[in-house]
Amino acid sequence: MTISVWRYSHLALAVSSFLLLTLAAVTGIILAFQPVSEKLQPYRTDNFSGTTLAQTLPALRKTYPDITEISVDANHFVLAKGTDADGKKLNAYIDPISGKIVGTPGEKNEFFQWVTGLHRSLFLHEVGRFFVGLTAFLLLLITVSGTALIIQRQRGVKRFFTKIAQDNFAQYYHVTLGRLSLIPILIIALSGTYLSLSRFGLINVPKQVSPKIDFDSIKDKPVGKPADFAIFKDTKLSDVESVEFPFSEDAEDYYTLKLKTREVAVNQITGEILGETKYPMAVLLTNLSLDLHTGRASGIWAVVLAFAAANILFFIYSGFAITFKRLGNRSKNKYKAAESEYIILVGSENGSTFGFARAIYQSLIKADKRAHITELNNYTAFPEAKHIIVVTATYGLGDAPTNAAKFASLLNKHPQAHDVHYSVLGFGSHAYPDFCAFAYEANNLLAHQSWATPLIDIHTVNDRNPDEFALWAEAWGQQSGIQLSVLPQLQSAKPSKLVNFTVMANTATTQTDGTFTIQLKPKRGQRVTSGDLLAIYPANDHRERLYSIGVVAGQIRLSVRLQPNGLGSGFLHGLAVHDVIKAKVIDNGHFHFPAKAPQVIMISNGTGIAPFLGMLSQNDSKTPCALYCGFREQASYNMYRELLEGCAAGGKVNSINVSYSREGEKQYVSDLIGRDADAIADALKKGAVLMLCGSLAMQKDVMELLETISSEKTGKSISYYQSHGQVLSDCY
Ligand SMILES: Cc1cc2nc3c(=O)[nH]c(=O)nc-3n(C[C@H](O)[C@H](O)[C@H](O)COP(=O)(O)O)c2cc1C
Repeated sequence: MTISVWRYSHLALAVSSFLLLTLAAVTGIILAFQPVSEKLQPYRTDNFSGTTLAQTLPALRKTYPDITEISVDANHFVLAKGTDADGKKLNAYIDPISGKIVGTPGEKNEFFQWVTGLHRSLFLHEVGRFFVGLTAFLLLLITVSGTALIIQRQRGVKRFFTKIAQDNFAQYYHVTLGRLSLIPILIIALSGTYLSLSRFGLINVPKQVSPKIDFDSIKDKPVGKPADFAIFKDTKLSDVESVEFPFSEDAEDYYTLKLKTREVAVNQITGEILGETKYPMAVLLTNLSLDLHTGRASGIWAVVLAFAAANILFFIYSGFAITFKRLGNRSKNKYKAAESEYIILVGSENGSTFGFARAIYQSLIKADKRAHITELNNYTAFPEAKHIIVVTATYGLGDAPTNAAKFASLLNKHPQAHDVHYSVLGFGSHAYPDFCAFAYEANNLLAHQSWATPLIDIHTVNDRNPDEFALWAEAWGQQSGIQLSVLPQLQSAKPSKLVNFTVMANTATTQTDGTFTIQLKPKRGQRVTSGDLLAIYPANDHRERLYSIGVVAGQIRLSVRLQPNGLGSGFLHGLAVHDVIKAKVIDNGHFHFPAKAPQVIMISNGTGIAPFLGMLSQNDSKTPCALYCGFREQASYNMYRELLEGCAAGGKVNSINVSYSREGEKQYVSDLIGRDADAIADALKKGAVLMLCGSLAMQKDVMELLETISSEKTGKSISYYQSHGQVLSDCY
């Protein structure tokens, strides 16, 4: 919620000021070159930095007896005024020690003067100055709201400068450059605001008053040498704004030193300080603001200001690009929600998820389906709905995007009046610890609705990977019978990168539940890990069928249930030893054996045991593993018994728990989980990883049970463990 308050403020401020801000930034960049170009003039002498008034004033007075004043500008050029030795007017840049003339002040550059006028007042006098001041203040607010957004995005002040997760170009650089130029922009905004406030008298800047001199007590003894006066020795030229020389040699005439912080009157004969006034804070702040806002005091700072002003222009561009992308992704619908059979509900903060969801929507419309796409926050009762597809990103600390924040409460408020299939597709990034947490939460919430039946298991897409998206589309299409052409280039193309696999064994038995195992030898060099998927193309067209892989003794082992008229299972069933098939291995990284888990609990039913057979047989590091597997009857388990008992003997699996649903006690795997609830909750608390593979029905049962176990015994929802990678699932 707070993210949207900051975001809307940031946007509203930017929209209301972007025209003036553009003008101020462009003129600001140009003006930053003024101090740089001035500093390039050869009027600054090498000996400036260490020079004190004791070194310069007596020397100058000797060279120019009628000198009246020297002033030091922001470029450290020393300008002398008065009359020279020949009685001519003196108005020149000089070397402060030798008095040598190094240049004469020229006319101010007209172009810079014109740009300065535009920058300060838009040539509109006081009205213009007011708007420019207001723009500086708005920039200050934009900077503050932008900082709050970065803090939220980075999850805390401490992580402010940690790595930024890669996003689209505009977004990534909006944040990256925002962090980089935050301080200079803050300084520009603050100093600009301050200068405007003082200009309009809203900050009281008192007139500078010269020190009061008691002329009656002015002494003319002891006579000292100006080069030995303490005040001259202690004052560096770089601290001086100007020095007025005494008008005559009388003791009543004195030096007036206008320094950066005070004004001092000095007796020209004794060197005594006759009077002193400190400048008020408001004057010092005005000078500091001028130094900081114009860059006049330092060429390097002037370049930093130019960089910051250029960044402001980039922020205006990238900010609008982000906003248009967000707005542009809101879809128009052909059918109303109330008349649609397919409801696509989207959770998206920055719009990219909308792009994917719209591809699904358009695909359904093309297939002549009545489909409707809207935000998750618009969830309500959908009288005609047959399918609800939730497509959502995750934000914040595993939270819902803003347009999905109300989904949980709306879901309870508006139960559907009839059965509806649902499926959830999560978009997220492994750069965040709570990967796709909100999608998991949405999936669990839906699973608890009596009217909701899962069509396929939840899928996640990391960093908008199109292949992972296509995988979901394929799975959804298979179950719904509607071919989704979400990625035409992927779908229409003939399957590519297929390689040969040789059939080494096929048990194509007459098991009563129709399951059989098939072993395939991959070509040398083929990378494959238990938990990956084997994609086969039985009809040599786009139709793809996926099977979970277990790697046992270097061979791929698939467990398959023969389906009546099953395209894939029928094809595999008919294979003979030595046959060669073309297929490809799809990396399914989210379902690999966890490398670092203190314990792994594997839960499967039926052919879902396939990846676990491989994982256990490869568990050479002997990570503690418990297997819970369910079958219809003992005969099905017997196919794996030898292998599993070998694993147990080798210490690769610590417990094997088998349930049979049609024999003996007629148990499901969830009954075994319920029996061991305490041990499972304990393991979760200690960081164990639960892996589920098998049917969606089993998954629904087990997840419901795990939710109860987890919230009652660990005090955390199961979605917490899901989003922390402690519950991995690959169900179909
Ligand atoms: C500030 C921020 C926080 C995010 N937090 C998470 C997170 O906790 N978990 C996750 O899986 N992805 C997270 N993401 C990644 C987004 O969910 C992902 O980039 C998604 O594709 C963005 O979709 P959208 O453009 O529709 O908003 C985050 C992204 C951002 C910018």
